[in-house]
Amino acid sequence: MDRRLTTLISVDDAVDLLARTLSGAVSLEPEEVRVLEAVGRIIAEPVETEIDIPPFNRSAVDGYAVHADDTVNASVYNPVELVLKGVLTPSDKPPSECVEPGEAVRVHTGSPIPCGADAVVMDEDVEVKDGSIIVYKPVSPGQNISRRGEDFAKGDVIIARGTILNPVHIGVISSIGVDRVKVYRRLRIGVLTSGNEVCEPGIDRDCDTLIYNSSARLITALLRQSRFIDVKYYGVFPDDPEILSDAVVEASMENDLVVTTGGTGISEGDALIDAMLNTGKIVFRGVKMRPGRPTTLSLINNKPVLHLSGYPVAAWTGYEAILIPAVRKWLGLKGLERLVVYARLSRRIPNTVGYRSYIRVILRDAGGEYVAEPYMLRGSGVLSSLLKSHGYIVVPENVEGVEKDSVVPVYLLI
Ligand SMILES: Nc1nc2c(c(=O)[nH]1)N[C@H]1C(S)=C(S)[C@@H](COP(=O)(O)OP(=O)(O)OC[C@H]3O[C@@H](n4cnc5c(N)ncnc54)[C@H](O)[C@@H]3O)O[C@H]1N2
Ligand code: MOO
Repeated sequence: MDRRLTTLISVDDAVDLLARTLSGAVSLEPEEVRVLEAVGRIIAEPVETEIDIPPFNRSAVDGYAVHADDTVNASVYNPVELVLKGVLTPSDKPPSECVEPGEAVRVHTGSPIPCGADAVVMDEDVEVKDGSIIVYKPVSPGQNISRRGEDFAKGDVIIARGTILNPVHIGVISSIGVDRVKVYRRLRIGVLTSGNEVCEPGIDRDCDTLIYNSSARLITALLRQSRFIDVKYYGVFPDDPEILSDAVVEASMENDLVVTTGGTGISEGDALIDAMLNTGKIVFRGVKMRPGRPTTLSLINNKPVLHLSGYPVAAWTGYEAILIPAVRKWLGLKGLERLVVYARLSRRIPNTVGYRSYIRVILRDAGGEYVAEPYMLRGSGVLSSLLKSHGYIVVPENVEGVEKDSVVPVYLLI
């Protein structure tokens, strides 16, 4: 293997190889955490409920539990009188004595429904009169009752393994009375960039090149959005194979995966690949995608090192098209999918057959449909193209282009 880009592989193969490399190199042991600390983490085993939710038939409103049959003809002109037989609050157990026809029991929102009753008349449709109620409106069987187990039934798997827990999951797990869950330990990713000309904002005071590190910081920030990842940021290193080898070795010892940006090109200044050729092993060199063609995977100390382009948009594409799909595949993740909308293309997008292209688009609402305006067909270094676009489309490798007016899926970035 040399540093030239002569053996490019498909995006799917790159995702597969990274997923397999991660699976061979990294073991994410489960750990137990409190549910409130688990948001954003990956659940390591399915969560099953041992109780029905709601745990009993309960009133959905403040009112009176009755036999629905008794109220069939109730109206303002033909009120129905029922005998009031006591009160049940949400903390009461349902009494053994059942409600008989002609009777009603006062219930609050959340109170258990006593046996015999099959509906609840709301307060608003009732008048109370010495020991009885006057009902002005009929209720049908089941009305205003939340049935036992209608939310979750005992034995249901309510959360599948691999789910990235969002706040709703936290609520759902809490609703079944569980406070400790097994989640995978955080994935540790180290990020660094190479480039003699690249300055670190805030650290390199005299940056005469005016090339500030955006790529590695963009990738760091993207990864930090995921709470199941611990990101360690190492900053900028010069294009020196020895210094770079040392930096990547150190990062690989402290992390499960190292992500680098820059130095993936083929010139003699691109020292990172030389460093990997000297110290590690190249798994793949180059991917048939645009942007991000020189994306490379190597192994150092048996740890995967993903090399993304120095151009920020190409680095972003490597994250979006390879890194995240590979992590999802490896861990069987549920979550992190982009929302898709369909839009009509405002103009033709050309493509080189064999390459999968990721094209940023601006969406316009054209009254009942979206129109997607491709934004910058080229321009891996133009970060404003990511700033301004609402999403991207993926042009498959087997086509020479996508015609104007085609309706295409747009993966939303907002
Ligand atoms: N003859 C060829 N030249 C190039 C090819 C090719 O196939 N043949 N591939 C092109 C492609 S595609 C890409 S992408 C780039 C890959 O370049 P590198 O990954 O080596 O990136 P650098 O050369 O280090 O930098 C490219 C560009 O981005 C600036 N840069 C670098 N790091 C950062 C950073 N952390 N933050 C912001 N900007 C950064 C750097 O100054 C350069 O301007 O190669 C093409 N060439
Ligand atoms: O494909 Mo490069 O990645 O031009 O930007």
